[in-house]
Amino acid sequence: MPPKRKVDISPNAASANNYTDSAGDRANKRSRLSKPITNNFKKEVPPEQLTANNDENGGPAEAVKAESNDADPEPTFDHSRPEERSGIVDRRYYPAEMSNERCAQYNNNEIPRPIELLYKAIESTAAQRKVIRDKKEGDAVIHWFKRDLRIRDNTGLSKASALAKEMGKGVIGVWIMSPQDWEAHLVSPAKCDFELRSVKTLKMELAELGIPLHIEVIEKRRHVPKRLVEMAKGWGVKNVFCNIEYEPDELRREEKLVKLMLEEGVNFDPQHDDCVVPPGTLKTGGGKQYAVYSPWYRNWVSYLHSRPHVLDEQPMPSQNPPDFRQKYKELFDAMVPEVPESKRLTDEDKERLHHLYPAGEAAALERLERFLKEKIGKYKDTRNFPSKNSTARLSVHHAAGTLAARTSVRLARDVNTTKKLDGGIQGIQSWISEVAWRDFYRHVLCHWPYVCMHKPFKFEYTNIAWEYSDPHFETWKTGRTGYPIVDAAMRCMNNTAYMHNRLRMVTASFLAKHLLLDWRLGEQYFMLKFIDGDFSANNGGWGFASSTGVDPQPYFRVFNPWLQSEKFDEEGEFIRLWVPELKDIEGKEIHNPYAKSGTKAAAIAEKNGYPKPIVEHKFARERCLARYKAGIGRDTA
Ligand SMILES: Cc1cc2nc3c(=O)[nH]c(=O)nc-3n(C[C@H](O)[C@H](O)[C@H](O)COP(=O)(O)OP(=O)(O)OC[C@H]3O[C@@H](n4cnc5c(N)ncnc54)[C@H](O)[C@@H]3O)c2cc1C
Repeated sequence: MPPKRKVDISPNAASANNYTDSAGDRANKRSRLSKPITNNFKKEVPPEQLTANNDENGGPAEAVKAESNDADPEPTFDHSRPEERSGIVDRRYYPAEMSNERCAQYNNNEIPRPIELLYKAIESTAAQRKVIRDKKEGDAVIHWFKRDLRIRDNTGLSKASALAKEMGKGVIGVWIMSPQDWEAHLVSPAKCDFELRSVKTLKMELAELGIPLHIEVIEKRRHVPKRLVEMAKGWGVKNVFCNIEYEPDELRREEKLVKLMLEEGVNFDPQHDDCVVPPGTLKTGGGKQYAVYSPWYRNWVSYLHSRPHVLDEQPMPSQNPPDFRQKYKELFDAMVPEVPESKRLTDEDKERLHHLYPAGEAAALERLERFLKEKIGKYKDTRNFPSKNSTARLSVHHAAGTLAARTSVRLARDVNTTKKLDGGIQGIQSWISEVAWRDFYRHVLCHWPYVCMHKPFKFEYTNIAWEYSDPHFETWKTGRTGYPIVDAAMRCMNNTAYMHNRLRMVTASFLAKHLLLDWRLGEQYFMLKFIDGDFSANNGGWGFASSTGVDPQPYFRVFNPWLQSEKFDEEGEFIRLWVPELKDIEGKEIHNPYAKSGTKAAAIAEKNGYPKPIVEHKFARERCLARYKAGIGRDTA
């Protein structure tokens, strides 16, 4: 039977087949992006009013929700706020920075967290949704792919397929690209490109199972829920599955969808899948959320040892019924769209990144298997040395969901001599504990959602007087600080869209503590560059390095970039690779070529135009300690 009501794939529905911005849209977007930030906003409001209007859930501000027509409301802007002047808080998409009182209300459980609102929506509708599910009605079941671009070990897809099989029907996959979402979430061009390549392979692999992947471009993210409801109704679908994303915007969207779909008689069924252990599961002895990694990790391990089924592979989806291909022919024909203009890579970058990061789940599994065979044994001893190429380089796959963290942990456990997460081979234990950090930061995000709203976990650190010097920020971004290890790392990232973990810590610490720049500028820049950009991991890393986050290094510990360099790039191999101006310097002097004037190292560096350090280490350290101390001491309410 054909779909009950044909889904609109006309130009107005902005389908994948015809994705183009209108000339007007393009001009509009370009002018918005190219204007100096202070020109972007017209209406000014006093800071008190902005604070009072803060959207407690981090979703669009009230004005956005109140809009009845389709036009974007004029964003408000407060010039007196440095975080708005510098573009950290983009008022096109977000409300003003939240007040500390509001953060404290979250901490005191006085306002509901987005994840709690979703759970409430799921629980309060459970009985009605079960009735719909048990009726086993509808022409198909939808699985909405988001950050889970794979077929294997995919909870939502697996459940959608099982239900479809019971019904004697098939699964329709849906993938939505929202250019506005990519802008608001600072998704890098490298990551956009990787996702689209992964969608291409996903589409082909699904087609082998007779499952179509409907692809649609929806410019404005607030239109997504309504459009999904239309799709379900159009295809005569009564059950829609997806896996949960844990950022506030996404949790609120899913909460809305549970209710919206139910109004139309559809069961929307979001699943835990992205974390190995679902957020909120692990509590301290006092029933609280952990804010320190080590005890959390011990609990994570014992939880999984006592419930080994949590790590089991989710069943593969079944083959769709034979008549599905004919019935939904137009869905099989959907094209993968082009990347929006603002997120496009140059041909040269594309070629390089395609070579470095083959996309799709087959590539992810191959890489994981090779890592488990060849490298994991030595991981504990080698993981901190950037030039050893000893880590898994799987973060890109974990971030896009071409590989489930659960799969990584299970397969690593299975090659351990103990067949457990602890004991046995040290490299394996150590690697599993790194993958667990990913879960930890997601658990933190769910419990303290304001970390996703431009606030530090330690919100009492808000009053540190950060710098906003453009020239300093520019030298950091382009790798011209005069600190070779920092510059090598930044240039590596600019070229490969990836940076080794040790260097992420060193460069982040340098920005926040040596340059005293607002750490959120760096957080933003990393997201705009990384192919593995992941909000919670990135935010967690920046919180650690700037000492404003959960389980951070204490603020008075300031990495000495030269010592870090000597320890983790002893021979200077990594520096030589990325800072060619210094490649002829022999021995340890490469770490700090201007340490003494008149040396051969200084002469080489100078001759090749390598800059002198932009800040002096001792001065920077003392300034940092004084500034943090003063900021923490200030009234923070
Ligand atoms: C300032 C800063 C920013 C960061 N930004 C990101 C980011 O945007 N995206 C991202 O995936 N990771 C981020 N990390 C964490 C970490 O640096 C990368 O996950 C890691 O370098 C990826 O390389 P790999 O796959 O070879 O890791 P491996 O060492 O092989 O680790 C295995 C997996 O564990 C996970 N993982 C490892 N370390 C961490 C960690 N500290 N936090 C969370 N997950 C971890 C990753 O999924 C990784 O693929 C950041 C760290 C810092 C200090």
